[in-house]
Amino acid sequence: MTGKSGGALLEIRGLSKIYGRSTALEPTDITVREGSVHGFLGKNGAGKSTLVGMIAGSIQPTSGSVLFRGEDITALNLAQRRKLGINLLGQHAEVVPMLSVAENLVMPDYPTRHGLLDRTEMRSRASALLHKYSLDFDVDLPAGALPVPDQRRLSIVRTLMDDGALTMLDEPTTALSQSERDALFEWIRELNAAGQTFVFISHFNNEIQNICDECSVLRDGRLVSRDADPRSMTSAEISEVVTGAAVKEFVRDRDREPGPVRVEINDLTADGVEGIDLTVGRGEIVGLAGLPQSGAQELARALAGLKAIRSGTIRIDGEPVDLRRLRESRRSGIAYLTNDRIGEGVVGPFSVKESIHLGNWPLRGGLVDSRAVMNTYRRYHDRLSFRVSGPDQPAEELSGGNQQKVLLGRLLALQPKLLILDEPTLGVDVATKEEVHRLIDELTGQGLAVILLAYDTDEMVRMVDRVVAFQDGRVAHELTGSAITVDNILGSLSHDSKSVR
Ligand SMILES: Nc1ncnc2c1ncn2[C@@H]1O[C@H](COP(=O)(O)OP(=O)(O)OP(=O)(O)O)[C@@H](O)[C@H]1O
Repeated sequence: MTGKSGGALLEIRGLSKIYGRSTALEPTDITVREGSVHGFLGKNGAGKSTLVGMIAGSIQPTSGSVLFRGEDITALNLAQRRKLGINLLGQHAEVVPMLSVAENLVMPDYPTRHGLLDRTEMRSRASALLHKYSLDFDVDLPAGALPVPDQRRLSIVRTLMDDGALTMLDEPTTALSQSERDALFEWIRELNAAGQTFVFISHFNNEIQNICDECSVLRDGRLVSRDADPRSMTSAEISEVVTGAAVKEFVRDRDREPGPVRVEINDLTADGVEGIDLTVGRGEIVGLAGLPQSGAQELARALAGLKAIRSGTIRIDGEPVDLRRLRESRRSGIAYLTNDRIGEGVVGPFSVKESIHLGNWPLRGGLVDSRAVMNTYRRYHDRLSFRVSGPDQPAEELSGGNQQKVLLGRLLALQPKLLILDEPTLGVDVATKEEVHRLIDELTGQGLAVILLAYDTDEMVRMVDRVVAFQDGRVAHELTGSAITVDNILGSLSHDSKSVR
């Protein structure tokens, strides 16, 4: 059992959600105790986001009730529940794009002087808040102008500063560097010590063990474990309760001869990188490591055609790549998995099977070959264990982790020569993460060259053959063989750094 013993703050009784013919959550009872940090665990599509949405009031339950401090609040809407101090940080950035960073942080309590907005006070309050979280944004910038991961960071600050009675965080650490995770946990602990209760969702067992006193586990919409103490469990035991089976960690065999050069980048200069020389062999996985703006992500995005290239050359299998056509990934042989699946990933109203083939329709006699479409769908459905109601379900209805799997399937269906993966397992559950790693490893056996960016240094260590560390837009170090360790990667970035990206 747990170390804290507060009474019930939140009780959910028989709460369920059915969408059409699919059940997102079966009738469920959970109690969250006052002063606890309560984890909701489960594989992709298990029903975690649905559950917190129903507690926050953004999703209407099919049946059941929500009690807060003993009062039935099921009939209250989102705004009314917010007034009671129930806050939810969802999986997407939630900022008002047209308002400045400072306005996003202080609204609706704008400071005034003689009845007018006191901009100086507003800026200084916003700066103090950002400083607390070690963030260095221009407070006058419209929030929508920030890169998406930064908008997400801003949303976290915004949610935590609200000082609610119950704060629910749905995968808050995706896209955060290690030092930012540490800062976030520190802040949660401080607020928790001051009496705030938290619900915390994450696919990282170490985070659950680090921050949660107790946890409830959902599997395919059903509660399978309640009030478990994650600190008295090993990571493998947590994975087993979450997935219903033992999860075998995949570690790539690095004792292999590097294949002949597949990708050759010479003297490449683009926005944020200068004079880059880099090769990737057939079947090789090269990890790019670096702090934000170090050049690691900038290079990945330049190769994907998302940043202007000023000079240099790229050759694939000896053939020069047309740098003006980099975005047309099929032609260049380069495929890029974005770390912003909502903004750039085009997970729209298309069905799951259509989403996998977007921009890459298999044709037969000039028409879309529907049998080939179904075959590809089946292949990735089985391999990446999509939790979907069927091939025709709109991709936007899928849970976050399942959307990520569909995007990955789309890239693999392109059969690229170079695959650039920016956080390939973002929001993906423990079991599928291993499966994604196995799949990528298998494809490298067929000659695929891979560039990997990962905030999770463990993922980097387990998957790459070589690490290229960036500083100030240039390649600073390389690590190979047994030198590829978490400590060496972190140490190779900068003297005081604890983060990979
Ligand atoms: N609007 C919707 N229409 C139909 N089905 C939906 C809708 N929203 C969610 N679902 C389904 O409900 C189930 C639970 O989804 P939910 O987002 O709660 O999962 P999750 O546990 O948060 O997953 P993840 O870890 O991937 O974020 C999924 O099968 C999902 O496809």
